[in-house]
Formats: sequence, structure tokens, C-alpha cells
Amino acid sequence: MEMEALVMYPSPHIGHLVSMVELGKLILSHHPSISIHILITTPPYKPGDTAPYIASVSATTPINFHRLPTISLPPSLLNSSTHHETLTFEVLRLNKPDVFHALHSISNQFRIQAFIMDSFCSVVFDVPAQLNIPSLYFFTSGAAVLALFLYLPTIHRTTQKSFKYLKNTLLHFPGVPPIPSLDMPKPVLDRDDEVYKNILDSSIYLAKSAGNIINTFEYLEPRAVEAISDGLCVPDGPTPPIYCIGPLIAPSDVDRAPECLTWLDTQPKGSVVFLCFGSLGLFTMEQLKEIAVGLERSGQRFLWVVRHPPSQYQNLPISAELEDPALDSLLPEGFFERTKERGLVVKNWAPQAAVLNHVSVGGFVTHCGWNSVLEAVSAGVPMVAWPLYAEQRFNRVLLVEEIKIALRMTESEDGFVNSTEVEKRVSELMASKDGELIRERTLAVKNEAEAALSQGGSSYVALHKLFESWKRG
Ligand SMILES: O=c1ccn([C@@H]2O[C@H](COP(=O)(O)OP(=O)(O)O[C@H]3O[C@H](CO)[C@@H](O)[C@H](O)[C@H]3O)[C@@H](O)[C@H]2O)c(=O)[nH]1
Repeated sequence: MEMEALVMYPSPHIGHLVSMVELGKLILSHHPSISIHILITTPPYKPGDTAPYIASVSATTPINFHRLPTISLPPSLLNSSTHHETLTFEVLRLNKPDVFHALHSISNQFRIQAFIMDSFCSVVFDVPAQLNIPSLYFFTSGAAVLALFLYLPTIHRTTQKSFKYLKNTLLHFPGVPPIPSLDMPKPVLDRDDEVYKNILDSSIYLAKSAGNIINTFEYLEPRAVEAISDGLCVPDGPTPPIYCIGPLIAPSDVDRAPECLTWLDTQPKGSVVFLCFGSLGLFTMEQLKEIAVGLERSGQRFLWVVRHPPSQYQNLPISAELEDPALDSLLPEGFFERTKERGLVVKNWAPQAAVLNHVSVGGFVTHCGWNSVLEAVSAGVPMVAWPLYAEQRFNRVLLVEEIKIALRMTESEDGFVNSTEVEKRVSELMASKDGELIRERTLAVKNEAEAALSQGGSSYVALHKLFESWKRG
């Protein structure tokens, strides 16, 4: 009998790839005999960055990686101020024929039960069907964002203007709180932009798949889960089943910046606020200084991940930067000396999941990337929500207004946050009644996350329903 296999196609962005690998590991933990194959496309920014990660997964798990032929995007596109999502869509489009070849070749050796793709990969939606393989999506953000994207084609048909021109208008999507138009995911703000068209197309395909697997759990987003399951987000057709199997969290690479954890060992329980802004978050020099002043004035203990500000290489994040100045040249004079008893600044990267789970950490200032949110929830650490890009402003609305596990960092219209706001929010989170309330709520949600994953819990049951659906197929 042919061996059974699953083929997965993540978006090349590290935050998406890591989640997909975790899904693969989860499936393997229940079905060790299944063969998992992950197709790897070229990351359009920071080339080579995912290679060490892939090498370490290959060395420690039976997951097979298939590297698709490398795509070189024209420098004009790389250096333009276009959305980084546009680059991702372009790479995926150019790799489409290679996906067919890879699937075809894997299907010569295995019986492929399903093709599981990232929501960015819809350009290959018709490819598995040519080989009679069912396609599912793995959605690496939450159920509320899925509800929004499923409903996007409807809202597109019923409105004429770009969201960015609907200032202060509240938009209504089934199952999610009313969303101020400017809090919509960044790539859909302008309907004339190429990236909007790509996302709109993807949204249409999400509704045509054999199912949407979501990295969330029912208790975290009950209204969105219900609205999708009740078919409210796709009013003009059937909605595929959803499988909320999370929270799936990747272990941290604790060999990277281990000094964070040793420093945390010396701090009192629950006393440190951790500031970290995802894999792509960058601030201007002016903004970094403002954060430093706010942190200093707050008097709180802190662990802060600082990166070099963006340069003219808009689409090439940190590792591609040409210069890498010392941290003290980025922060106010004397900052390190004055805060050395209660603060640690690390350059570029900290082992975030391990940091959040350290007993000394009591708060998290985050850009609201979904993996960061799930890591904070699973560690029971309350947040201050400071969104920067992608769907993060939408996530802030959800975290602050719906789930009530974060305080809002309020920025000016151009996105700048002054030191007074930083001081106020950090103090509020770490030492106020409001902070205490969201801490209690976060701990309750953490317990629910554990229950969801345990045998008989909602995520456990959803995963087994997914396995059943493959048997039937
Ligand atoms: O110093 C750092 C910085 C990041 N991380 C890890 O990197 C991941 C970052 O993921 P996430 O918080 O989801 O942020 P992004 O990398 O920005 O993820 C992209 O993908 C997410 C999932 O779709 C979206 O929610 C985000 O908005 C989008 O930007 C997390 O696991 C972090 O623990 C670290 O370990 N150390």
C-alpha cells in the first residue's frame, strides 16, 4: 500500500513558515506514519534567513523540505516602497509551475491526502485539483481576521471607496467588533493597489477550499468562530468547515541571546515588561529615543529588543542593513548608565516565547503579530498593543475591545507614539487596577488555552475532525 502524505505550502515569511512547521509537528505527533512534505519558496526579503531554521527542523524531525527553484525579483521591485506582501505574492506567482512539478513528483511515491497552503498561496489553488488532491488553507492569523477576509468580497461589492478614504467610518463584519476603516489590514486600505487585488482574490478562494485550519482556539474568539460556522461571512455560498486547532507555538531558540534569560533570573517575579516587535518591526531613531525616555520615566523594569532604524533599503530588514551601529548610539545619552539596575536592551532578537514564559516577566508591549499574541496568551502575560503593519491594527481592536487582554497604545495620525504615552501605558500595565484586571483576564484565557489543547478540549476535537475528513476524502 502507498504511504500517506501531506504536502504543505507556507508563505515564505518566517512567522508563517514556523507556524506551518508546528502544524506538521502536531499532525506527526498524532500520526507518526504520515509523511509530511513542505514546499519552500524564496523569501523575497532577507534571502537565506530561513535556511538555518529549516536545517534545524530537518535535523530534528522527519519533515521533508522541498526547495522550489529560486526566484530573483527585479531590484526595482525590491527597492520600491511597495508593500512587502506584494513581493511575497510575486514570488509565489513565479513559483507556480514548480508547485505542480513538486506535487506531481511527490504523488508518484505517496498517496497525498491533502495540500495545505497558506492564505498567501492562493495563486496555486487550481494546481492540487489537477491531481485530484483536496486543498485546505492553514490560516496563521486569528478567526476574526479569517471572518474579515471571508466577508471582504461582500464588502467590496457593496462599497465604492478605498478604506483609507473612509476616515472614522466603522465597518461591520459578522462576528467581529466594529472596525474603524483605518484599522483594516494595511494591504487592503487602498483598493487600487495591486496587493488589494491579490488579497481580494485570495479571500474568494478561502471560501472555495475543503476547509480552513486556524491557529486559534474557540474560547479566544467565540463570536468569530460562530459567525464563520453559521455561514454569515460568505452570504452568497457555502462556507467550508473550519478547524480551530491552536494555539500552536514554536519553541524559542534559546541559544540566541541567552543573556536575556540569565538577566531575567536575577529579577523579581512578574516585575519586568518585555518590549518586542515581531520579525519585521523597525522604528525610526526618533521613535526609539521616545520609547527610551518613556521607559526610563515609568520607573519599571524592562527587557527591550532594539533594532537599527530602517534605511533606504525599505524592503530589506535588519540583516541586510549595511551598517550596524552600537546600541548606545541609537538611544539617549546616558540611558544605559541610568537604567542599568533595572533594564536590559538586546540587539535585534530575543527568544520571545521563552522570555514570556519566564517567571520575572509581567507584561508585554507587542506589535500584535498573531504568533506573539498566542505566545503571550499561552504564558498568561497581559499586553500593551502597539500595531505596526499587516493586520496588526485589527488585532489591537480585537485584543483591547473584544477579548480584553491588552491596553491600547495610542499613536498620532502618522503612527508616532510620544514618551508620555509610553510611560503612561507601561505604568498602567505593570502597576494599576486596569492592568490588574487584564492580567486576571489573561490568566483565565491561558487556562482555557491549555484546556483547548488537552484531550477532549475544543482544539483537540477539531484536529481529530480534520483527520476524519481526510479519511472520508
Ligand atoms: O526578537 C524576536 C522577534 C520575534 N520572535 C518570534 O517571531 C515570531 C513573530 O511572529 P508574529 O508575532 O506573528 O509577527 P510577524 O513575524 O510580524 O508575523 C506576520 O505573520 C503573522 C501571522 O500571520 C501576522 O499576525 C503578523 O501581523 C505578520 O506580520 C514570534 O513567534 C516571536 O516569538 C522572537 O522569538 N524574537
